[in-house]
Amino acid sequence: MSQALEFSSVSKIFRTRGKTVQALRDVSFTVSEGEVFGFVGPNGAGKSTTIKVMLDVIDDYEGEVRLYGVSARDAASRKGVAYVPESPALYEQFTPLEILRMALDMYGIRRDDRDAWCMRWLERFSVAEYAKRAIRQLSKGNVQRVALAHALVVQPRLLVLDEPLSGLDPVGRKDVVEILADYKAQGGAIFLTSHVLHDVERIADRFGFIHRGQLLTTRAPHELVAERADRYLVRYQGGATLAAGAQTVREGEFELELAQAELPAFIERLQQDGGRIVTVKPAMTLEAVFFQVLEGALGPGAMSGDTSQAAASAG
Ligand SMILES: Nc1ncnc2c1ncn2[C@@H]1O[C@H](COP(=O)(O)OP(=O)(O)OP(=O)(O)O)[C@@H](O)[C@H]1O
Repeated sequence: MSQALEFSSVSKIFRTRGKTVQALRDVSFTVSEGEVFGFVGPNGAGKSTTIKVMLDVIDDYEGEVRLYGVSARDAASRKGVAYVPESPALYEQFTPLEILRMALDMYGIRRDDRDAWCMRWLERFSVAEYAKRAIRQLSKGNVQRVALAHALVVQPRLLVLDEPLSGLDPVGRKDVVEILADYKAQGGAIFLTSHVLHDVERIADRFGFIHRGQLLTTRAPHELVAERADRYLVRYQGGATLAAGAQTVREGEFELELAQAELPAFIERLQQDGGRIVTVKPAMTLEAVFFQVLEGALGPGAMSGDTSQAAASAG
């Protein structure tokens, strides 16, 4: 599979008023076509700097960044790349329909069904009813939806999203997760940042944990959890009498935490008793693993207090 995005040993130091901040330290990762890569880290970890480097907003860095094999320093690398910032600033006086038309013009995309195509994307993001109202009359969440429609209307090959779900209500989050999954299924690549592990877990195939400019790990969420899990949550039906310590989930269905070594014997006894397994999943949450990874890399207490790079370089 060819690489949509490739960071090789990227380092970036900001120097302002005699103060030095290392925003990125030797960061390397790749994102393949058809892959969703989630970039997670606390405030000041280096997420925005990573996006700025990939979009060539920052160009004085060390290392190499390539988009579809072309250096990020070359404007041609951004062909077919769409970006949605965390708080998108769309022209307030224009309407969503005009904004989507402008996106097509900007990307040099001509379509006979231009307005129908734009309306289709506004419909997908549930903002078609506002198609002809000025942006300034829309709520923050609806502006966010228009911005996402504006990015997808051009059918980008790489989509760069800064906190894509942050301003959305639960229905909006679910809609966007589904739309992004469709886009990915069609071969699109996504690089997205988030503070919220649960969101990343829902969308991303793999994710990177960044902290103080350092990429601590890149893994699939389930891999990371499974690697560290030696205890499992077993949900089962029937056979209630055989499991001390089981919690009732609903009538006839129970949940029990077991060590990995205890699993085979439990399953055998359950089957003998006429019960059946519903699910088996690691008892460890992604969030717990996240803190383990950080503490493992940086030592206990690394997550307490100010986690910004400025604090790190001052300390
Ligand atoms: N223009 C700049 N000049 C000086 N320091 C900067 C500049 N931009 C970012 N930094 C510093 O670089 C580090 C990384 O910042 P960055 O904005 O990339 O973090 P982030 O992960 O996006 O944070 P957040 O989640 O809060 O948006 C921080 O310590 C920040 O203060």
